[in-house]
Amino acid sequence: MPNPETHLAAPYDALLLLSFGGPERPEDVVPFLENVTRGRGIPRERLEQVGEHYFLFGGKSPINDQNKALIAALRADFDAHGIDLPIHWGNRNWEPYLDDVVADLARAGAQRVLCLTTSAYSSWSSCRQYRENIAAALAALPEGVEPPRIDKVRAFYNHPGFVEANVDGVLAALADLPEDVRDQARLVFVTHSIPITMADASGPTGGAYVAQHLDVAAVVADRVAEATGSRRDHELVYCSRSGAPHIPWLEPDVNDRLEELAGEGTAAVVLIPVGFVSDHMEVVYDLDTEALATAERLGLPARRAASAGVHPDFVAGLRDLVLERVALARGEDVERRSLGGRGPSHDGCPDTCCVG
Ligand SMILES: CC1=C(CCC(=O)O)c2cc3nc(cc4[nH]c(cc5[nH]c(cc1n2)c(C)c5CCC(=O)O)c(CCC(=O)O)c4C)C(CCC(=O)O)=C3C
Ligand SMILES: [Fe+2]
Repeated sequence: MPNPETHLAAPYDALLLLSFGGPERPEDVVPFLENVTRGRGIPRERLEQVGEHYFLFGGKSPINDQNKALIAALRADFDAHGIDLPIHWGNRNWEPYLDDVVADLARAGAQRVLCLTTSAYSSWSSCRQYRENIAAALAALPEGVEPPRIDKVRAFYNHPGFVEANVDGVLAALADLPEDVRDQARLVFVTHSIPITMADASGPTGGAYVAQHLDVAAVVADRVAEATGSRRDHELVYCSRSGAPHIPWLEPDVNDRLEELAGEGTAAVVLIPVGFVSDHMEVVYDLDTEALATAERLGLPARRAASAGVHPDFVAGLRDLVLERVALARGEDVERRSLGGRGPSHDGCPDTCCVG
């Protein structure tokens, strides 16, 4: 642990990157899916399909390597700014497991840990479930080991660093489209579908998940219009629907919407995975493999914008969010940066926030 008297991120002893986790090899795929879906009522048929997505990529999800790259980029950025905060990594569904890293931190004497999740929005899946995972990891600590206090960085979907990284991704995708359709290309923002009941219950007063996505999509579309000198239509669609067929999830599905858009004579589309922070399986399978194949079949020119990943603006934005929280923990005044119409998200969630 760094010296609590002198180090620049005090009172925090460590940063914990908390993510979803993914399989590393074919033997991991079924146990990983069992971890993800335990008690969630996902039909066997859907699980077999999703297993095939992983097997198509050799049984290995890109997500773990992407998290390692993010940690390396954060380490380099922190070092360049004199921030001597150790960075640890734990996952909900695969090694390294959150429970193990929390136990290691507690045994090493960490008293206060700042947690950053690889999820930018509010909902049970993207926020509260991670908070429940943290509570469970603390509850599982062996007797006699003092539990650290773990604070979670606020939802960062509208932080300028995340926004700028997404804008750059859209600009690069537009530049890659044939010149004659570039100016008319429609901006199709994509996020993970969730059950409508979950969406309705998201955030402190409900409805936050969709409202946050619509807000950031409008900001990105404005920035792209400024940068290119042409205003393009934009909308929000969904991918990766799961669950039982009779339970309503957010729609339209990206593939269905591409059919409609092609039918309406849309010139081209850019798919923007704004709901995700890196190009993990939902992006490389659901968008690159499936949705781009749909567009191809329809003769609709389409490109997929890169997600934030390790874009330098995103990494710098995460540093800004960490320093913001450090300042708040010290009782100092600090600017809480955000773009769009909703303002910075809350730091601590009320009890009723994002209930399933
Ligand atoms: C909102 C949201 C995010 C974004 C926020 C965040 O990033 O946290 C997200 C991310 C991810 N989801 C992922 C993988 C999976 N999600 C599943 C299932 C589900 N996701 C849900 C929601 C979300 N999921 C929900 C409501 C379910 C139904 C089960 C339940 O009610 O809990 C299933 C089970 C099979 C299936 O049914 O699809 C898998 C395998 C991976 C890893 C990718 C990789 O390996 O590269 C990542 C990053
Ligand atoms: Fe998921």
